[in-house]
Amino acid sequence: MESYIVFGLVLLVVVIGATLALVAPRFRKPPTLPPAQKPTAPPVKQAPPAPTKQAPPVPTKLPPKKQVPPVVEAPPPVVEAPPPVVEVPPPVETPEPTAGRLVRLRARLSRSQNVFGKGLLALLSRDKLDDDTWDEIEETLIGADVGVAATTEIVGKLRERARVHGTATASDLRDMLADELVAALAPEMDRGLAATQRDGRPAVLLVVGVNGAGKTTTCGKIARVLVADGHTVVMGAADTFRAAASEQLATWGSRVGAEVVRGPEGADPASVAFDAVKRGIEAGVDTVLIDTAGRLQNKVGLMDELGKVKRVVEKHGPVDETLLILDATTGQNGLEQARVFTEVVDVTGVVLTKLDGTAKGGIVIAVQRKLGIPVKLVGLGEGPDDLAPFDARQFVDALIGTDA
Ligand SMILES: Nc1nc2c(ncn2[C@@H]2O[C@H](COP(=O)(O)OP(=O)(O)OP(=O)(O)O)[C@@H](O)[C@H]2O)c(=O)[nH]1
Repeated sequence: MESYIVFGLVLLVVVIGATLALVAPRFRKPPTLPPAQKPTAPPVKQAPPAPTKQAPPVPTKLPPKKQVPPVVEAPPPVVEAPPPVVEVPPPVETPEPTAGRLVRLRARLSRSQNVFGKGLLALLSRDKLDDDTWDEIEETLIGADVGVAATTEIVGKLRERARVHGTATASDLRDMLADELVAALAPEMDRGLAATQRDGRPAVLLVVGVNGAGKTTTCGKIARVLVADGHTVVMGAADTFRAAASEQLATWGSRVGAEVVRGPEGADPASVAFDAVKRGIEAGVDTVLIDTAGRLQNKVGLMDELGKVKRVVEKHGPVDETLLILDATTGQNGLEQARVFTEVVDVTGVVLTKLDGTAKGGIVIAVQRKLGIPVKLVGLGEGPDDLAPFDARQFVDALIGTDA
């Protein structure tokens, strides 16, 4: 019996033990894991890149918005092209006739008129022409750049005539003075320009002078004088020293329909001059007018350049006229420059510019006497036709007035 009880107890214990063994785990606390192994932080196994699996081939029929259009470069904005620039040549002008220009421009001599017309005539109108008055007359003429020698001669003759006349009125004296001034201007000198063809070849005119004298401007004005007188003209821009000079000449030429032969800046002046004459011959014009450079520091340089221009041009034939441009406002100093030019080239005529800007109109007399070369044209302003053929009588009348 006892053994049954023991057996029963043992069985009971076994059953209980087994039951506990089965049930206990359910109530057991979950094991505490070390933080790193917290289940919350699952090993950061890179989340598999979203469907790394090859994306299925894009169905060819994708909705149009998803299709990436090929990058097409946007065309540049349409800029409206400016209308083509059409160079309209300036209308060809008709220069004013040359006859009567000096008379028309006589008022431009107003500064010199004050000296001659007012100053001298006031002196000659004095009741008594004594030595002091004659001295004053002399001083006035010298002050007007007539030059000492010419003044002495003019006053000497006038004084003698007044003495012989005995009772000369102011009007008589004014006429006598006019005569003496005209005589001093050597009215017999030929002042015509050699501007017509010779042996079927154009006349060649060289224009020389220092820069600033108004050389290029005067060259343009001479072309107008020639055109006004019915000549056809080609100009050569052989002043290649100053870039603007050839541009300036081209403008003058285009205004009167005269062709201008130019070379590149700094070109050999002689070659431009040669080409101009060649062109003039081809075109069959009456005159070829050549502007030369004057910015030469010494006589040797001047000789070299002008000498070469002349030599090269003369391969076509002789130069017919060499005009020296002189600034009237430079007075006696200008005469020194002038002399250098006459030693270098055979100057056949003088153009006296800027007579409107001086009270010393007597320079015309001094120039002619000192150089023995006629003044052929005078510049009386900046206008294109403010260049007049010189005439001794008209000039003197303009200076001292024709009325008593
Ligand atoms: N008042 C007046 N001005 C003149 C006359 N002739 C020329 N001029 C002026 O003188 C200035 C110089 O003229 P340019 O022809 O450029 O002189 P230039 O320096 O001898 O010419 P380049 O030798 O080419 O340099 C210009 O402003 C002309 O308008 C004139 O008779 N009267």
